[in-house]
This record gives sequence, structure tokens and C-alpha cells, in this order.
Amino acid sequence: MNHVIDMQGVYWKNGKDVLLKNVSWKVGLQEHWALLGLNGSGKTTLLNMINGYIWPTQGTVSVLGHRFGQVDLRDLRKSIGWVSSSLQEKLYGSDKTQFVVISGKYATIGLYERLSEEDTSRAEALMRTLGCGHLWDREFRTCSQGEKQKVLIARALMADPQILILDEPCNGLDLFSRERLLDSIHELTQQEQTPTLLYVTHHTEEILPVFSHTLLLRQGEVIHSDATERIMEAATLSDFFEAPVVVEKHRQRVYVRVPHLED
Ligand SMILES: Nc1ncnc2c1ncn2[C@@H]1O[C@H](COP(=O)(O)OP(=O)(O)OP(=O)(O)O)[C@@H](O)[C@H]1O
Repeated sequence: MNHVIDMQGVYWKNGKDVLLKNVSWKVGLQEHWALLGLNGSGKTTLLNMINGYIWPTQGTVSVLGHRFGQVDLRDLRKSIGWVSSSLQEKLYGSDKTQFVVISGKYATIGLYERLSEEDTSRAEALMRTLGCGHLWDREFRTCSQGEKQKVLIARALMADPQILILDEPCNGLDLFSRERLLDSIHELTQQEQTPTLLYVTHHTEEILPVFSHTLLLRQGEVIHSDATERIMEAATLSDFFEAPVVVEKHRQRVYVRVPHLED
């Protein structure tokens, strides 16, 4: 396998609507990517395609070395973890977080397997890495939003995915919870076997230095895709947002300000 993701000239049309336009994107083996785009830019559509929930109208898609059309997508999906806020609502709030995490290995809502020592110690280790080990015995519903996100990331990792999608994980988090979650994500990338991370966001300041590359999506089109440090320049971001923006760097993260909004 040369690339984790390899899309060439991909279009996705639904009736008259063209939701992905000529998307070409290659994710290398040692890379972590951030996907940045405004509301409705096509980020979820792109992720749905990577997971094989939608099929390109035109163009080719390979994920983890498997070309769509030549692979059982149900098998492929087992190698992809997807953490999103919609998952939270599906889980049983009365389950202890340890069961929420362990059931990730079996891709079930609720745990129907006998607890093995191996699963338990793996779940403990993952929750510790993500800084939520102290929540082991807590009911999932009693966790804060930030804590729930950490539990869900640990849950996704139980299945040993090769790709982990973090879909706007900082949504709804206060300033401090957000920093704690970002710390946990950083910690995760320091482990020996980290899956390829795809981090979806609206906010440049969430893009940690570990995200080596960034893709900028606008109206279903890739406007820029490059090393993150090259993307995070005022000229590139102003071009992307189609408005002049001011870029401020602080501890290798980029904060974007809009100096003036016309009515
Ligand atoms: N099945 C569909 N048929 C037609 N239009 C769709 C469909 N799914 C999404 N869209 C439209 O395609 C555009 C892209 O949607 P998408 O959900 O991929 O954007 P997004 O970048 O994930 O947005 P957000 O940041 O708000 O979550 C939107 O205008 C949306 O209304």
C-alpha cells in the first residue's frame, strides 16, 4: 500500500447537485491530516465516501490500498473509526464508560460479550492515554461533553482502526475542555501505533502541529492541500475564505481573525 487514501478526479452528484467536484487527494502512510471547510463545504460528504457509504459518480477511490469496486466495503469499514457527535446519542447513557469503550471492539451498542482480561486491560490503557481513566466506573451519561469525546475516542481505538476520523470533536467544548481534549489527541499521536488521523474542523487553532497536512475544502472542491505550515499563511487562507484574514501564530498553532466583515 502506497497511500492510506488515494482519490483521483472524484465527483459526487445527487440529481443536479454536484457535492464533490474533481477531488484528488492522497494521504501518505506517516501523515495525519486536518480537513478545514466552512459549513456545507462537503467535509461529511467526503468522509461518507471514504467509508464507502456513497460511491463516486466519476473518478477513483482507494482506501487502505483497496480500490472501491474490488473490496467488500463492510470489511473495509472495520478498519476505519469515526468519532462524531451523532454517535454519542446512540450509546446507552446508563452504561459505565468501561463498557462503552470495550464494546467498541465488537462494534456494538452495549456489551454482550464476556469481559476478557485482555479487553479490560486494553480499555484501561486507552482510557489512561486519553486522560479519562478516572471515569472507568462512571455512567456515560454523567460525563461532560469533553469527557464523552475522550471515551468515544478510546472506544474507536478498541477496534484497532487504521484510520481514525475525528469529526469536529471540539464542538460544544469550553476553552479549557477543548485544550484538554487536544492534549489527549496529542498524547495519542505519541503512542507506538497510532492510526492515521483525519481531523475535521472549522477552526484553524485546533490544528495541532501533529497534523502534518491540511486540506481546504470549499463548495465540494479542494482549494488547497499541502503541508500544514504552508497552508497556514495569511495569503493562502485569505484566498480560501475569499476574504482577507489576519493570521496569528502561537505555540505552533494558528489563530485566524477577520478584521472587517462587510454587511
Ligand atoms: N444527500 C444529499 N443530497 C443533496 N445535497 C446534500 C446531500 N448531503 C449533503 N448535501 C448538501 O451538500 C453540501 C455539503 O454538505 P456536507 O454535510 O458534506 O458539508 P459539511 O462540510 O460537512 O458541513 P458542516 O460543516 O456544516 O457539517 C451541503 O450544502 C448539504 O446541504
